[in-house]
Amino acid sequence: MTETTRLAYDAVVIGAGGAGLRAAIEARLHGLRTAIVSKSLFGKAHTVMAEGGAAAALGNVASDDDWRVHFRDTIRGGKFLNDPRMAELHAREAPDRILELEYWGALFDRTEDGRISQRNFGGHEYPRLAHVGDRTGLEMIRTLQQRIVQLQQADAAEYGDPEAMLKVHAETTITELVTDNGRVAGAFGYLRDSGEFLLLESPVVILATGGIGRSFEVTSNSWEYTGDGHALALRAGAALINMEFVQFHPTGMVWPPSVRGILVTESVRGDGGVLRNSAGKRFMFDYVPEVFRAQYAESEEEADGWYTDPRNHRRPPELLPRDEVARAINTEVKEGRGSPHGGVFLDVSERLSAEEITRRLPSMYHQFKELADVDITAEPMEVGPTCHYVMGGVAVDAETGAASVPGLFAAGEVAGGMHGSNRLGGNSLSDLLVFGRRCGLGAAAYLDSLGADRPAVPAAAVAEAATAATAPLSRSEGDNPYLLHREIQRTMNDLVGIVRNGAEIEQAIARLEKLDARVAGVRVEGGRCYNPGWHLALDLRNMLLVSQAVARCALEREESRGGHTRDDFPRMSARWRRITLAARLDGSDVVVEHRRTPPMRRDLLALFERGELEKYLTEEELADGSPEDTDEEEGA
Ligand SMILES: Cc1cc2nc3c(=O)[nH]c(=O)nc-3n(C[C@H](O)[C@H](O)[C@H](O)COP(=O)(O)OP(=O)(O)OC[C@H]3O[C@@H](n4cnc5c(N)ncnc54)[C@H](O)[C@@H]3O)c2cc1C
Repeated sequence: MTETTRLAYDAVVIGAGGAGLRAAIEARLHGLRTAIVSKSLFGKAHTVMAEGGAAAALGNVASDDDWRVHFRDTIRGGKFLNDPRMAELHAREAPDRILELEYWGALFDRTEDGRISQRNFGGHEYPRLAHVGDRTGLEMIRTLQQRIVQLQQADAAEYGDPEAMLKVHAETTITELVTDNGRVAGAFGYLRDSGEFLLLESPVVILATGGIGRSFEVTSNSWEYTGDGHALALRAGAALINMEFVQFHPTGMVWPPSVRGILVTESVRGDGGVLRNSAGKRFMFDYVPEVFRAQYAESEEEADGWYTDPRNHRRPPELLPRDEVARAINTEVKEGRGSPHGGVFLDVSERLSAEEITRRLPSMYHQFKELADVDITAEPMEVGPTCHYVMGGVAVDAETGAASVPGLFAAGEVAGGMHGSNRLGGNSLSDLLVFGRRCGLGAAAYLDSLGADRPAVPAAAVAEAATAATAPLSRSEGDNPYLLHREIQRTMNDLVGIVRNGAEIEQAIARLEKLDARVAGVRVEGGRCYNPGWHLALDLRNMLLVSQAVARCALEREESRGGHTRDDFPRMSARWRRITLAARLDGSDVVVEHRRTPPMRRDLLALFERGELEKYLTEEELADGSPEDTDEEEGA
């Protein structure tokens, strides 16, 4: 039997991105002895890669902006499937969280009168994204880490040990959650360099593990986004909601092949970039859907006027929500009007000078120069859709981030509900801060409620987790994990990608089922000491489980909405809006339940014109004036 180091905490936060760090800070501020666990190096999380900014209705650039407008934009972007309470809390609290970050040392770009500058982004009515050039996530993580070091210095002074209250376990991967009679009791994992095992005993686990993008072949996500938190939650007994909604960002690099999928920030379009097809046509005017027609320009002249005079012009269609732009690009390429390498052209040099481009979009300038030998100050980029973000995640209580399993919490990309069927750009960074903090508070309240009645780690659980982790190393035969990974990625990309249909999703489900036994029998050579093949083998079962959840929910939802497009059910249905799909594990099978989409309070509903509500709500709901009083959930 292999040795396992055991450590005890009040709270374990899995993930060191924006959500995890903000949750850990709050937990520590409330007196919880807290561990932060990160699969990658400390400081290397998705959040670091965020370019465009964090959305918050500060009203610094457009004084008419306030939380209500932000709420409305978020609900429109999510096509009315969002948990309205989460969207409300997010819109109300985001400005305070950004100001708090500034107070902790974040150096945002400034307006001429010295306030935090805000930029335009798709789906946001006003310039709303607080940013630091196109490196906002880096500044966010730098600031949160600095705050953690500050707290550790205070602990060093008080307890003689900087890690007395807040300890970071970097390059440590959690493979199992441990429960005791249904309550969270801890987390089990391994150190990536040595392969040693670690058991973190804790009555609270906060999942902040980010997304699932590595299950798709073309993605902006980096190696660690294998859906671990989603899978850990499922296996612990929690439900995942909205898993059919996967966001394909419209603009990833398409060339050269080695960089396919790497993100081209939406700021390029926010700062004036236009999309053209191979005939030079600015094609987005042809793709403005009925629900958005009133808010978007109908001619190039009107769209161009918006950049200098937004009060008297409607927005350019390049700034439609991401799902709309991604589908439009997909259609242009499919119908033969794409660029030489299977994308379309994105040109910002038409509007901005070379000096402005290198100042406002420095990372993009270097990315294209170094990776593709394209000078974006003088020539267009070639771009196409890339799997970017998952709207689906752990079903949580809006106020506290608590999942249905006692002691389990989730925040950030791993949590579901906030973004409905489609997330607006910039809304993730602010989501991390708002709900990261709320999770820390929720965890502190839960711990108080436990008193001395803390769960204990069952003796057999550790041995079982260790045996499961070492199994791929001890087999004499089995598939290579890299080949299995490729099969999962191809299946998801080709059959459950940007445009789906029932027959293809069924094929995907059949293929994933066949992969089940092969993934369970995967074989890896070598030992536990830094062995990437072994790490991937352990990630595979998470990717497979999450892919099954995505595919099963995608098959169940017979409509098109946000990040879920079915060409056999191309329309959005008011009946389906009332249904939120929840995936659960029944034995080893993923099952899908219908839940009622949380109703919106009357005062929030009143923020929308009736004409707009008619596009989303059922006649019954409209007649009522509020969906609150409509029937309970519809049957499957
Ligand atoms: C290129 C790019 C640009 C983006 N730009 C923007 C933007 O401008 N604005 C915006 O709002 N959003 C943006 N997004 C989205 C946003 O960055 C992410 O949704 C967000 O950062 C997710 O934060 P998180 O805290 O939930 O998780 P992450 O920042 O993804 O962090 C997850 C953490 O969990 C750890 N982890 C995962 N699994 C395990 C495990 N099993 N054990 C231990 N640790 C684990 C990882 O190592 C990491 O530390 C962008 C995303 C990308 C990829």
